[in-house]
Amino acid sequence: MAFLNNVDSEMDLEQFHRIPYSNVKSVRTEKIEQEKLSGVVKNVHRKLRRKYVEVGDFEKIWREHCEDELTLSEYAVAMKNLADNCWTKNCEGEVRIEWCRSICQDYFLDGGMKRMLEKDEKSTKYAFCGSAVNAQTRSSSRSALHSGKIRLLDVGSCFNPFLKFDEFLTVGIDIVPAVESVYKCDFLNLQLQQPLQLAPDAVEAFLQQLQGPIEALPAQLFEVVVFSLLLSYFPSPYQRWICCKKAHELLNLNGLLLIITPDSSHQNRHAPMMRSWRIAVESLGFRRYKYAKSSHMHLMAFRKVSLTTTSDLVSCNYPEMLYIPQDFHSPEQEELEGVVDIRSDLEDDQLALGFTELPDMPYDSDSGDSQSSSAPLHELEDPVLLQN
Ligand SMILES: C[S@@+](CC[C@H](N)C(=O)[O-])C[C@H]1O[C@@H](n2cnc3c(N)ncnc32)[C@H](O)[C@@H]1O
Repeated sequence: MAFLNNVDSEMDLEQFHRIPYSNVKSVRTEKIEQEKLSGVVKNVHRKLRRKYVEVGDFEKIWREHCEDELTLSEYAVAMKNLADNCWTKNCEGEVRIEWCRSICQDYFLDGGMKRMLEKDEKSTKYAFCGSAVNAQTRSSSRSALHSGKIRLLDVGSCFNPFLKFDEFLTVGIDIVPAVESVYKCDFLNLQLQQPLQLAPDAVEAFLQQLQGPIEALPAQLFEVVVFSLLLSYFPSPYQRWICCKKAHELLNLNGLLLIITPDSSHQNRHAPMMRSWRIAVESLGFRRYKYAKSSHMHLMAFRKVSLTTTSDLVSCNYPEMLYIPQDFHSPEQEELEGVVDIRSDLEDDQLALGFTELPDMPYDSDSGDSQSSSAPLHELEDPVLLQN
């Protein structure tokens, strides 16, 4: 969790002098506490990655991980404490939640979806895509007005950060819920059922009477699926891929998948990695809608634009494209992580370049999504918009 790595970095001197002397001690105590909590979280991620390297069989290590209740509950307590006591004070925790909220408000309530569908309609009109696509886009564009609550599934919800917003009907799931309102559920092993053929208010009623643990859910049930700091939890790119594929099935057409992944480095350091993620996610039937980079995270929104996925998924090696820098760390490097930054920018970029030999796709000149990426940047801490 790169954004947690930063807690031990030196505080800006000017910032430090602005703190009243009597508060200096409590700032230090808070930092120590934050370091301790982030240590618990990082250790769980490292342990999983180490086991994956040693054993190789991610299903086996995942089963064992989910049975290790002590480790899991320590993790949940640490995450909840960070959220309640550390992030609320420095706003770091709220950035990602507020970003998701504003993207959804813009898309579902302030005409964003309608604008995108009209744009799709215009571009398909001039392309040789066949009348079926045109008809689908036209009818979606006409019915793009939203009524009722936005149905949101928060995967790896931990402490249910979206529950407080009235515009959402939130379903939070986690392998170890940190609060009662989150349902116990292992998303990797969630079974998918036939879609419900019900009116929206009956779907809402269905969601309101859910009970945990959740082992199965109907397909096309949600309008938003959130993966906030979820994908980097997994030691294998294939597990990240399974999650994205499940999200695609759980979303209805034109729904949004919001992915937030930690990265404290400067905006371009992992640009090849983010391009690689984009290609992998889009191959599932999504199209990127927004992208932003804050000091500690990449924030991405994808629209589900197709009910089907690209046919030749395996030979294009899409799952491997969902890599993170830690996938390439040796066990010794993992031990050192947090003590020193063991991999240089250059080394990271060289590794990432191995993944840039990707299928030829016109990503820099797509349907104009980058232009529409006027994300609510004022809500981001030190945000940088990448126009790629
Ligand atoms: C780093 S925490 C992020 C918590 C919260 N989403 C946030 O943004 O602060 C990752 C969470 O994902 C949960 N998680 C990991 N694998 C999961 C799975 N297969 N199904 C459901 N939750 C999972 C973990 O238990 C943990 O609470």
